Amino acid sequence: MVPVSVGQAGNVSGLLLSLILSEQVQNRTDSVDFGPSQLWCHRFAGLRSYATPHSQFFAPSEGIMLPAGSYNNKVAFITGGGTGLGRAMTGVLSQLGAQCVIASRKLEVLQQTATEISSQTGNKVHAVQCDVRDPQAVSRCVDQMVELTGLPDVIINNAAGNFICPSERLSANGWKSITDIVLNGTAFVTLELGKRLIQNQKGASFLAITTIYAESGSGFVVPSASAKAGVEALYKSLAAEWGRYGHRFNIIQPGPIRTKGAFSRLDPTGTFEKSMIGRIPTGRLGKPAELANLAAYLSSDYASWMSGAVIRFDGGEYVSMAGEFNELRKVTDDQWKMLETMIRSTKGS
Ligand SMILES: CC/C=C\C/C=C\C/C=C\C/C=C\C=C\C(=O)SCCNC(=O)CCNC(=O)[C@H](O)C(C)(C)COP(=O)(O)OP(=O)(O)OC[C@H]1O[C@@H](n2cnc3c(N)ncnc32)[C@H](O)[C@@H]1OP(=O)(O)O
Ligand SMILES: NC(=O)C1=CN([C@@H]2O[C@H](COP(=O)(O)OP(=O)(O)OC[C@H]3O[C@@H](n4cnc5c(N)ncnc54)[C@H](OP(=O)(O)O)[C@@H]3O)[C@@H](O)[C@H]2O)C=CC1
Repeated sequence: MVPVSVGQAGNVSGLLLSLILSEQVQNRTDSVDFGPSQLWCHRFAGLRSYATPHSQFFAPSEGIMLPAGSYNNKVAFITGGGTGLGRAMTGVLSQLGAQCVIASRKLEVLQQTATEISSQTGNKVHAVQCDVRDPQAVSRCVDQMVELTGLPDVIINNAAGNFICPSERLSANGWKSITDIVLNGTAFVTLELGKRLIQNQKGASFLAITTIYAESGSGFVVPSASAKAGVEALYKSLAAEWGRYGHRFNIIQPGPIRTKGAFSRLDPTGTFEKSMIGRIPTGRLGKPAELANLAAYLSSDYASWMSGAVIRFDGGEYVSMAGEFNELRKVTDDQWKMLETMIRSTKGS
């Protein structure tokens, strides 16, 4: 046993203290540098990469995972399918043979996405304008879809709204705007389609895209956290209730995946991206194509025994933030030697 002197112990404490303090300084949110370099970084986000060296072990496979034709003769309805992750999911389902209907507020955006995907896959993508906050608009949208394609086999509730905001700055309308899109919008779409599918004795797969903080809650995105938690309760409840009608309900909780919609509202200066990647064990952001492959599997017949599942898809970020001792990743080998010596030299309590 190597005896440890008071001097060594002080040295270790000093090292750990400076480590923790430097982390606090890097991560502090009460005083953040939004200086020109940060803004420059954000404007050129496409050129920047904070991926860590160990992310090489977790290189993304962005090819389509399911066999060709897995969605032949299927109809998929995707809310928010014109942009970001919705667009990626539409692209994969369309490539696999589905006829897709994408719906959101901005018809021009939807039409452009529909044209681009259809011309790449050879399968029809229909664009239907719909504000999911309005139950009448949802009903009209479903009427239009029935005319175009018939009722869908796959429903993906992906549309969302979000912005970071201290809750003491949040207006009632700000709260309503997010919870109406996320929770009420998902409920209106699910109830409208669910009822019509039941009337027509048609089975279907419902998928909701939530977020890892639906489970933990999160400050500064409180309406989104509350609404996404509601969506999860809705889907788990209906998984139990509507299995008898041939309906499956599953949930994906993505971690950070770069999209303009999310990053421009949640990290508008690019200040937080580096520390966020630093806490992801796989050392990088997710890719839209990875999420789209998972969604395609969960919505397919290969997953016909899967219902009520909540799949966290975050490169390990959630557990990394949750574990009390996980910051010890930053302790060096030399520091561990000293710590171990100190611990082993302690006798009794
Ligand atoms: C530490 C974190 C580090 C990095 C994060 C980076 C990456 C992400 C990682 C994880 C992401 C996890 C979850 C992501 C969830 C998502 O949902 S991301 C998708 C985001 N996409 C969108 O939001 C697209 C759609 N959004 C919109 O259309 C608008 O943003 C909208 C405000 C939601 C709705 O638009 P609408 O036109 O209907 O509404 P407005 O009339 O403009 O506003 C309504 C009321 O809200 C108030 N408001 C609007 N913006 C803000 C703001 N920024 N702060 C405070 N209040 C705001 C507005 O003033 C209105 O209220 P009123 O003035 O009282 O009338
Ligand atoms: N990217 C990420 O890191 C993460 C994303 N998510 C979730 O993934 C999903 C997709 O987000 P992402 O692709 O990043 O962001 P986007 O902003 O690109 O997607 C949101 C979509 O929702 C649509 N939408 C917003 N309001 C309405 C409305 N009232 N009616 C109909 N459609 C509406 C938007 O279209 P339009 O403006 O035309 O209405 C847009 O296409 C969301 O559910 C989000 O919460 C979860 C965790 C992480």
